[in-house]
Amino acid sequence: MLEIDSLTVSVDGEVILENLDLHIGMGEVHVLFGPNGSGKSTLLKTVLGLPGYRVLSGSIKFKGKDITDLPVNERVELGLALEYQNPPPIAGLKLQDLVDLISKESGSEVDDMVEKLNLEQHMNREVNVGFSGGEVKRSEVLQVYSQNPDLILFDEPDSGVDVENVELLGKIINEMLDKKKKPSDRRRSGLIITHHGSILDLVEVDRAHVLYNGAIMCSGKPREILEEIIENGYENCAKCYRIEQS
Ligand SMILES: Nc1ncnc2c1ncn2[C@@H]1O[C@H](COP(=O)(O)OP(=O)(O)OP(=O)(O)O)[C@@H](O)[C@H]1O
Repeated sequence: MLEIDSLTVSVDGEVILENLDLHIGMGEVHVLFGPNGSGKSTLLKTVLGLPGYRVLSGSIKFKGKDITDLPVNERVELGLALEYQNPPPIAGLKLQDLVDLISKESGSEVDDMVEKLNLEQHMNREVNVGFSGGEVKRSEVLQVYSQNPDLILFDEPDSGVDVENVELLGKIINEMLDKKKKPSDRRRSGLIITHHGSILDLVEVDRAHVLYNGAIMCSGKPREILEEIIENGYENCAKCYRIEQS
């Protein structure tokens, strides 16, 4: 589904990602851990093709097609979607109108999702204007769902969200990522950035990675990676990597 090879990316002339490799198969959900400033959001924004994220070398393939140089709209048309960490307020645009504009799902399915996400009262409000942190996250998940994408990039869906809403979002993300279906029927893939292990209790994650200083340092079973980080810290992951490389 997604094949990133030897990717080096600069922002404002500074190299943020260097020689990064990441492969996500169809129906797989991966989680990305990493300390603040390690380049996690940069990676997602580069995959989506946002301006300012300059690919210096390497390639990004999505559904077998090289998208490294494609504009954002074409990547979205192909089936990519990003749930933003900190989306801006959009004054003058109602959430309902935005969802109508981007929606590829049927009206009744979107309405069901609005109800599941407890967003009925927000549909006639301007997007993110005065929304609480948790409401912003629920609105983002609705927008992503409406686009009916094949690969969803989630940038910290659980940050600033209370315990009950994390549970709600976790269940919906699991559903959106086809985790209720048997593995051979799963068609959607996901990459989730998180700082918290709680997402692993809610979403069935296949593989975890640690991004450290702009590169993937460790990959493996989600629980094992998380325990390693909690026990020994991110620096230890980097040390493992250096030993493996030498
Ligand atoms: N437009 C920019 N101009 C300059 N530096 C930038 C820009 N955007 C990102 N960076 C830098 O790139 C580095 C990686 O940022 P990024 O947001 O990808 O980190 P992150 O791993 O997602 O962090 P966090 O966990 O805190 O969200 C940071 O040092 C950041 O300051």
